[in-house]
Amino acid sequence: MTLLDVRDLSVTYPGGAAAVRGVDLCLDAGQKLGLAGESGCGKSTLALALLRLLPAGTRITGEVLLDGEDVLTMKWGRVRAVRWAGASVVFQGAMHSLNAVHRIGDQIAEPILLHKKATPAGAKKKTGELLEHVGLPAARADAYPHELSGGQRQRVMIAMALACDPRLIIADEPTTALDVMIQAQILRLIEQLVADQDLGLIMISHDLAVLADTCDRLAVMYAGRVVEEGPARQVYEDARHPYARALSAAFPRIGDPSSRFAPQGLAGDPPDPAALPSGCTFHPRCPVALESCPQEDPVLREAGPERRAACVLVGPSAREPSETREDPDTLEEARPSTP
Ligand SMILES: Nc1ncnc2c1ncn2[C@@H]1O[C@H](COP(=O)(O)OP(=O)(O)OP(=O)(O)O)[C@@H](O)[C@H]1O
Repeated sequence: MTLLDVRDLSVTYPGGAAAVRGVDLCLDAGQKLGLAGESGCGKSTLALALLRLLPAGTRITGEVLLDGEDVLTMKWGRVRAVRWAGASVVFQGAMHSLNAVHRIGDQIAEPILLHKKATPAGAKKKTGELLEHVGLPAARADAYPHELSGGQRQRVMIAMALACDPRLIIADEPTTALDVMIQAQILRLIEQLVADQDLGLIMISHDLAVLADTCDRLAVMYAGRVVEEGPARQVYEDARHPYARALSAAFPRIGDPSSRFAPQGLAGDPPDPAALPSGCTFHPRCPVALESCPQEDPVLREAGPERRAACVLVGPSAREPSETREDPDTLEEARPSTP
């Protein structure tokens, strides 16, 4: 059953240009969607827009149907309830998100008291259960954030996100600040919770390899748009859009040690939303751009079963790559990620 249906979502910051442009996404209960792309391509803006967590004056258009109810048009009172009980967010950097002067148990209990109308005893019991659920002893409720490790704090953030039994979890780079071992533990925890409770998950990362390992589906964003979407493994291992291909090549293949020594990186940076290139916004960096790409802005089109990509070289009516512009300078050799 469809849990989240995002239609033609666009977001413009006050005084700025569109950071998200016409995004369509669908997510079923129990499904995990990874959102990938370089810094600045609009991943966080998209995630925050789903719960209207953007600065005042930000223009959001389109539809965000959560269990069939449009978050963008509902009254603020309802939005506040939906933020905990409908969908909740796990941000990166737990130290900054937790309040340093309050015990973590009180911080987890707060939304339970407020939104679940629980009694203090009921909230305390639920807090203990949540802590145990994320692998911490219930007694840690008395600790202050500085008394916990980075991994433990991220577990607390996850417990908080689960406090009001949401249907959807949005995790924005949930493991970025953690070392590799703890990162793996937190990812497994999120996966397990999603499976146990049949939740929907949107996980944001710039790391395609992590997303391919954790998620069912993958959406790759560039300049505020989704440029490729499909089953996670297929997108990671056999991307159709040149940008998704370059992004995927920048990360070592899981189980293929040879790939980690010669990843290809993309030269240049994603464009500023206020100064987007004409036509396909990726064309200035694209190694296989056609002469016509500066004039054509391709929409997402079918690129195989359950797959979509926004490139004129992809799909049933794909152009011949014969007129491809040879421009080896758009690709550069990237540094090996790990020895
Ligand atoms: N509060 C804001 N006001 C104005 N512009 C913003 C604001 N937040 C983000 N932007 C702009 O919106 C665009 C998308 O940013 P966003 O943070 O969504 O990208 P991202 O893909 O999540 O990047 P990162 O991985 O670095 O978080 C960028 O050009 C950014 O400068």
